[in-house]
Amino acid sequence: MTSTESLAVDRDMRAHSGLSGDIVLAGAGKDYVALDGNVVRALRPVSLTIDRGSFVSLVGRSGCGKSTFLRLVAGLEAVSSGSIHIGADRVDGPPDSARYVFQNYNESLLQWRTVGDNVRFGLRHRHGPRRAHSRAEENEIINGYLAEVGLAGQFSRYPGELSGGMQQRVAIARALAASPQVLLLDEPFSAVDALSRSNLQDLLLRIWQQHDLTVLFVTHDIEEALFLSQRVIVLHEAGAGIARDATVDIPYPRTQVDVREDPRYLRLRREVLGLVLGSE
Ligand SMILES: Nc1ncnc2c1ncn2[C@@H]1O[C@H](COP(=O)(O)OP(=O)(O)OP(=O)(O)O)[C@@H](O)[C@H]1O
Repeated sequence: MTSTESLAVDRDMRAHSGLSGDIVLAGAGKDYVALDGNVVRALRPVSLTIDRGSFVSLVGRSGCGKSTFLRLVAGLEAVSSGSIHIGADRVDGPPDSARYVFQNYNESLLQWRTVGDNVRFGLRHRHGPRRAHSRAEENEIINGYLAEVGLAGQFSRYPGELSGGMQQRVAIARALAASPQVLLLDEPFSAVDALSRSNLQDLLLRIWQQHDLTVLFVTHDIEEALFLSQRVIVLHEAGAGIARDATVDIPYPRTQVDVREDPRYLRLRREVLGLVLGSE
């Protein structure tokens, strides 16, 4: 076998063994036992692959299981059936390769720590107990992440002194500092005003591409999902699984104005909106 053939075989084996970094859900489902003892089906078992480096959104009515889906991938909840792998690793707790950005930045940021120290938290997570950098080096790296999310010069402020959009930028910088392969975001921009929201969407697209991330994004907002994603997964109501798995075939870079006038966007918007409203 020539070295080119060996490389091709190796690539093929990696692709099929999940080593490529894809997220693979195999019959992954979740039932909760409610306080009254009744079983709540939060997510019917689903099987799908999310390609390494792709941007995928989950949409659907309230209670359809979007957050549950994300929390299962994040290892924050255990599956009731099936399995989830990120690359070769089975998810059975929060994996080092994934970071989670919550809707409630108030709760997820350490309010008593400065912006810089919040990001330091992510950086130290990356290196574990062994400190890889001096404090001065850490500060330099942290300032780099802050500049990247548009927060240059904000190192010494406290989260409570910042707007909601700025706090969510801190949460994103902290996630990036942990050098993840996968970024999981649950309604991250729903609590910020419309203009900050579009700026954050543009920022997220830049970060996704520059850091070669796989992004899994939960939102109520179909337009936001279509603007950002390569693929939009629509969930049926009441945890009944996947209603539609749509490819958003619009090239990047995308701009807010152009995408919203694109016939492919308008067609999908109509279809997805119909599906979500129709499940009433
Ligand atoms: N810890 C829990 N115990 C019992 N039931 C739960 C628990 N967490 C979620 N559920 C139920 O599972 C179902 C799916 O919830 P989930 O939060 O995943 O939906 P969602 O689509 O993210 O909703 P929303 O858009 O309102 O956030 C709901 O019926 C919810 O009440």
